[in-house]
Formats: sequence, structure tokens, C-alpha cells
Amino acid sequence: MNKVSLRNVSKVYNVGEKEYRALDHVDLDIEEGKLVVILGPSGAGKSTLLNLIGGMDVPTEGEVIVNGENITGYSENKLSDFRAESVGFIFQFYNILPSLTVKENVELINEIVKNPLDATEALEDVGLLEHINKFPNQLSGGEQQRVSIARAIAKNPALLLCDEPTGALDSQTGVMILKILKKQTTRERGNNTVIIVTHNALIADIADVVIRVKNGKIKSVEENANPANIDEVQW
Ligand SMILES: Nc1ncnc2c1ncn2[C@@H]1O[C@H](COP(=O)(O)OP(=O)(O)OP(=O)(O)O)[C@@H](O)[C@H]1O
Repeated sequence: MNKVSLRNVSKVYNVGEKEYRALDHVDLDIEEGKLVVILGPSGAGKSTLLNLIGGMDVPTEGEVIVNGENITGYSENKLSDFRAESVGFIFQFYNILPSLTVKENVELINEIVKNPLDATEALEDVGLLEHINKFPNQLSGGEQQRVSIARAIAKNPALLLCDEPTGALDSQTGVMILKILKKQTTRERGNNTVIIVTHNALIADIADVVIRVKNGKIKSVEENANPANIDEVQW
């Protein structure tokens, strides 16, 4: 089953009299339970693609279908409900609340979704068990990023969208996070689909599917018949 389908999708930004075509008539299908990596040079349209798939932005033209729902034309409120129920985000910006402890930041998710994973378990997954009672300003940058990853994992969303999730992390911690992201796609966690935007071509080796984007167009979609073992990835 397709988790995500884009039909003839374009995104045009108008700044003054100038027009920027961030995505140009894109057609794309992504199956459920896949670990997908999107590669491409700066300005290629990768983040725009992620934003449209996650219902954070709307296309200028075309249709976006996620989980069988055609989200094109949804009102702001409906898009917000869709994001809350079905989508998890991991960004370069951590978006954690400074006045809450690590554990409380992850437990926030209990107010949004019906069947979250246990916050402590998610924090153990990302290697932060010993830091759960600290406040964010008592953590390193990489640890703060892992809190936001734990929160996204605890939500256990059908679609997990990640923009440079290992950007601030060393190779060893990055590998740990990639393993967790991969685990999200297993049947045990519900065949979730994980889409990772990255500049790190090494990460593409472990993906089930690699999508290359250039100048707002999909250049190629390749299935990896034998994804590399995550433990062998180093950068
Ligand atoms: N709000 C906006 N207004 C105008 N142009 C925009 C806007 N957002 C993105 N763009 C343009 O759309 C194009 C695609 O941007 P996008 O952020 O999707 O690229 P990207 O592939 O994610 O790049 P990077 O790897 O540098 O993050 C770029 O040329 C960018 O300047």
C-alpha cells in the first residue's frame, strides 16, 4: 500500500515580482513500512517536499495523498488534526520546552495521541535514561536533539519525517538514532514510514528507497535491494 502519493505537485513562492519554483510537477509514490532517504543539493526542494507531505505547507498545484487521505484543500484546522494524529517530525531545531524536564518534554505527547509509547522507554531508546530529570539547558546540543527524537518516537506516528536528524550528532550516536528510525518501520512498531532528508550520502546506503531531487524535480527513485547494515555506517 502507498503511504504517500504526490500527483503533479508544484510549489511556487512569489517574492516581490520574482517567482521561485521550489517543486516542479512532481509525481511520487512511497510505500508503507519503508525507510526512505531524500538526497539533493542545497535549494533542490527537499524541505519543501517534506513540508508538503507532512501537511505543513500546501502545494500551488497538484495533490498530496497521505495514509489514503487526500490532504490537498484541507482547512488549517483539518491539517492541524492530520498532523497531530498521523505525522511525527524531527528537525534540526529541537523544539523542546526549557521549563519542562526531559521526561516531561516527552510526556507532552500523551496529550496529543491516544496510544503513545512509554516516555521512559523512548528515552532509553535514545540513550538518555540517566538524564530524564534534567532540564534542557543542562544537556549538550546532541542530547537536546535526542530528546526531540524521543518525543517523535513516543508518538509512534504512521509517518515520521526527519530533516537532517543526525546533523548535530557524532557517528556513534547517529548510528544509534538511525537504528531507532529503522525500528519504526518494523511490523512490531506498526509498519511506519520514515522519510529522512539529508546531505549525508552515507545514510542512503541503509535506506530501502533513495530519492534524488534536483532543481525541484525528482531525478531518480531507487530501491535498495540489500540495504547496508546500520552498524557499518560511519561519517
Ligand atoms: N518561503 C520561501 N519563499 C521563497 N522561496 C523559498 C521559500 N522557501 C523555499 N524557497 C526556495 O525554494 C527552493 C527550495 O528550497 P528548500 O528549502 O526546499 O531546499 P532544500 O533542498 O531543502 O535545501 P537545503 O538542503 O539547503 O535545506 C530554494 O531555492 C529556496 O530558496
